[in-house]
Amino acid sequence: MDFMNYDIFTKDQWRNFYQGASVPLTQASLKQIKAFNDRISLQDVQDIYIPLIHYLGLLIHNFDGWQDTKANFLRQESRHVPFIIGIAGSVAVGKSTTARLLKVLMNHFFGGQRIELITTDGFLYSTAELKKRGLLARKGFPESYDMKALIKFLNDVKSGKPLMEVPVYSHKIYDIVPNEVQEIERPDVLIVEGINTLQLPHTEQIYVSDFTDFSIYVDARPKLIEEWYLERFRALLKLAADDPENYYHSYSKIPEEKAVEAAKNTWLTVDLPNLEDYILPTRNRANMIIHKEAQHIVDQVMLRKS
Ligand SMILES: Nc1ncnc2c1ncn2[C@@H]1O[C@H](COP(=O)(O)OP(=O)(O)O)[C@@H](O)[C@H]1O
Ligand SMILES: CC(C)(COP(=O)(O)O)[C@@H](O)C(=O)NCCC(=O)O
Repeated sequence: MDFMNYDIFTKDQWRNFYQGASVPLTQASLKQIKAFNDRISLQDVQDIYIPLIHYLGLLIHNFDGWQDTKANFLRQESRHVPFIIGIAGSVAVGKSTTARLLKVLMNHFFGGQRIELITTDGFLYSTAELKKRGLLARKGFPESYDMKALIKFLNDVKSGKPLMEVPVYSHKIYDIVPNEVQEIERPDVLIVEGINTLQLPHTEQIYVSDFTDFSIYVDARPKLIEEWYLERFRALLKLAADDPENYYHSYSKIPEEKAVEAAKNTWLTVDLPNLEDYILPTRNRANMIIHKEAQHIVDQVMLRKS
């Protein structure tokens, strides 16, 4: 049954859980938020995301305390264990925007802590490798990710490895960027964003969610997500027009409606089935579900009871 184990809160209810205005966002940090997405609703930042940051702050505080208690019991030296937040949901639902927003807000509110963000897109096989494996049409599906490498990375983070490297994926070239890595160095909080963060891949015994301390599923109606997918595609097309290196460059040379028609076809034949068959079934494993309506406005927050 859907949402069997969740408390469901309207936006008003959720907003009222945290009214502390003692640390207001400065004009500079609001500008920073607007700079990466000028359509983001600042009202939602105030009503949804700032209470969420404070909720996370409480969780992290408890988590740190438990690490000390546990080390004490085991007569081990206490060490700082990174807190990992997973963010799941459909392609184009707004996972990376949510993740980046949380990062900006945590940097603001959790002074002095190192907040890092990675996307599991970096663990997709390269286009050449997908071709070799006959998986080009299955990009984004569970088998298109190097799950072993992703799990090893998360294990390294939790074990306190000082420096890690993550491959980088680019929507612009539609592939893993050759010879580029993202360095991750001793994070206090690591946000891991990706469609597969709540999945149980049949190839592995250990899952991403074994390493996450809190998980968020970003949710919306598939018809709306399709709109957002096509909007993002139009934005990518604009960027591609003057850039022959861009994967979408050839699309920018044909009439826009034709290009959008092709993107819609990709949504209907690849990303929507992936949502229905592999992503949506993981929703009820999340600790929190953030539900959005038109214009990405959040209308409900659901918290798993246990
Ligand atoms: N909260 C938001 N407010 C406004 N636009 C958003 C918001 N979240 C996402 N978007 C837009 O929706 C599209 C998909 O978002 P994105 O973060 O790239 O999704 P995902 O990482 O899930 O694929 C992008 O064009 C992005 O700018
Ligand atoms: C790289 C992705 C699997 C992940 O998507 P994201 O969550 O970053 O939007 C996706 O953008 C994708 O390329 N899907 C394959 C079909 C398509 O071109 O949309």
